[in-house]
Amino acid sequence: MTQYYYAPASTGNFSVGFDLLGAAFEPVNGQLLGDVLEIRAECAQSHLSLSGRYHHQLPTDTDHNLILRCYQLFQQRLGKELPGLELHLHKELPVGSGLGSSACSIVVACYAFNHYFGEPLSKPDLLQLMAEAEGGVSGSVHYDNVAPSYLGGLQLMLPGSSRLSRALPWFDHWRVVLCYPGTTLSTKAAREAIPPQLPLATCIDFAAGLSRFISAMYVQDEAEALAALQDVVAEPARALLMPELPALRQALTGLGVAHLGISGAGPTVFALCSSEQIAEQAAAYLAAHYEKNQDAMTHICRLAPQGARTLKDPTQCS
Ligand SMILES: Nc1ncnc2c1ncn2[C@@H]1O[C@H](COP(=O)(O)OP(=O)(O)OP(=O)(O)O)[C@@H](O)[C@H]1O
Ligand SMILES: N[C@@H](CCO)C(=O)O
Repeated sequence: MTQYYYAPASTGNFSVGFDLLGAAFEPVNGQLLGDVLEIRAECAQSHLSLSGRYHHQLPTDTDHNLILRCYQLFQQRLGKELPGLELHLHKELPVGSGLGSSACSIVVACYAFNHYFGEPLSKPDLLQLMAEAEGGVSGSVHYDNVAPSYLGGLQLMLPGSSRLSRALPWFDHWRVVLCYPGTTLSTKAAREAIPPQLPLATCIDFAAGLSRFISAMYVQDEAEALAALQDVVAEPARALLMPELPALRQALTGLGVAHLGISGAGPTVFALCSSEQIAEQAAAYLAAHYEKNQDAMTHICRLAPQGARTLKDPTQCS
């Protein structure tokens, strides 16, 4: 019987935690915003077919698709050969968008294989495998998309700890408008824009912003958390890749939006809003002024408390 698996979109960095903070999101209207993988049957040789709004952005040769790459990595990690699988991917996240598209496919694939074969890998081992697979795409291992997409919520990475990451408190009334303009930015190229070394003063500002944000989230001081949201690492370096940002920020601030940041490596932006009403205005503004072609999309989201999972109602996928 076909099994359906889902993993949500994610925003890496969240302005104050370059490579260390990431959040999973879901549209408030109940739509799915993430990739769905079907395991249809076992067969002699693994085979992948594609559908979904953004499948045209993927390599036509499915041997280069991350889903099949993850199946190889999963078998290598187990140290044994597994049966071939007939797989189908519903690609619902645009590639090179800043919504953690490659991470989403990696997470749904690794989660699905582990579930299908009776959970041979522990949660931390699976997360590590996901991060390594993501590192193969972006040029360096970072967990800020795979961890929230796998585990859900707002996740703080804990490098060096066996926990790998920890879910932080959130504000339930916060809404996040995600607007993807329909154009592409390669994560690898956006990472290369960031200088390999930063001045000490920037390092201190970065640590201060992240500490201020995390402590404010724990004590639920909303004004302090919002005031802390300033990107001193990625945004200054990536500003040239996203020249519209200052004008968008000015207009959205006028509408009452609390913060506008780059989602992951861009070009998607996220507008953090303290009410549904402001989020609706922000979504209308971004759809009118930042969407550039028919691939573009804008969603009003809340935090997705659950990450990767089996899907009970497959009629939800396109
Ligand atoms: N299933 C898949 N999903 C996404 N990308 C894939 C997949 N299979 C192969 N790829 C390739 O992986 C690369 C992903 O590039 P990149 O890391 O820039 O995008 P991304 O992960 O979608 O970006 P972001 O995290 O900013 O959304 C592309 O070259 C794409 O063709
Ligand atoms: N932290 C990563 C996320 C990529 O989606 C970056 O900004 O490069």
